[in-house]
Amino acid sequence: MSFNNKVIWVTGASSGIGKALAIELSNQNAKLILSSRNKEDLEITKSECKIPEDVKIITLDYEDYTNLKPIADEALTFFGRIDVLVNNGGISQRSLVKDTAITVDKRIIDINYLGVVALTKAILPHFIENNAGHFVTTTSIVGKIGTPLRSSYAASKHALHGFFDSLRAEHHNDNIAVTLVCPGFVNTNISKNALTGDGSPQQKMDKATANGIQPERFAKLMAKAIKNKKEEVYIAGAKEKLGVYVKRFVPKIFSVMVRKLSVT
Ligand SMILES: NC(=O)c1ccc[n+]([C@@H]2O[C@H](COP(=O)([O-])OP(=O)(O)OC[C@H]3O[C@@H](n4cnc5c(N)ncnc54)[C@H](O)[C@@H]3O)[C@@H](O)[C@H]2O)c1
Repeated sequence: MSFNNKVIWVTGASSGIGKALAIELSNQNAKLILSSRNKEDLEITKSECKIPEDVKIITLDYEDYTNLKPIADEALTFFGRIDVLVNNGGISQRSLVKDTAITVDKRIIDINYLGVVALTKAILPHFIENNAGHFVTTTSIVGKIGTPLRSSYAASKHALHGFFDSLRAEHHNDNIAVTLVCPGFVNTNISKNALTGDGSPQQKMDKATANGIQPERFAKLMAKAIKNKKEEVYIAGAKEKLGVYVKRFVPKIFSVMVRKLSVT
């Protein structure tokens, strides 16, 4: 698959992975629809794209998941079709289970899971009608394993795997593809924006995040995975990938490994 003239809707496009992916896809001649909550930041991403005239902007808030259908309907009018929906926007967590208010757990699930599900359902009839379409979702390595300080974040990302594996099976005959992209540490603002137990952002760059893959490099690898219609891909450092395979094949050893990770 080439991105030439494909219409790709990328959420979370105002920063980090989504912004880098938008620029990468635009360099590969895709037509883009960019979303996140902040119009000004999206305008900056648009201005850095190869052909800004081929980029449309529409704001959305995943947390307001019951109101995403009219936004999707409007997005469909921009180019008359959508070929790929990249559900990338999301929020992380840095708090122990015992310190996390249930309202914070709910907020993370609403944004990372229900918001993504709602936007997917809003576009699904269009893909079915066209007998073509591609859902790409940014989950996480913690969509495959659970680590300290990320209980609801890990749960939200695990939930996405269950949802999209089912959707892939249901719509295989409609020529609808699903790609689940699982990042390890990527050097973005994710840890600064991560919610603490009382719902306030951590406002701190974690060392592992700062040392993570650069978003531009990540975006190139993600674009390749999308192009190849990979079902599931881990774009991560060796240690994070190892965690996934140890959990899969020797889960008891993973349990011992993961409890050694810092809980502060
Ligand atoms: N950076 C990492 O180390 C890492 C690791 C694993 C997974 N991820 C995932 O990658 C994706 C992108 O994150 P990032 O690293 O670029 O971080 P980031 O904080 O730079 O970007 C997050 C994006 O999501 C958007 N967003 C947040 N809440 C939203 C909401 N309620 N509605 C709509 N958009 C919202 C933000 O505006 C921003 O554009 C997320 O899904 C995140 O969980 C990141």
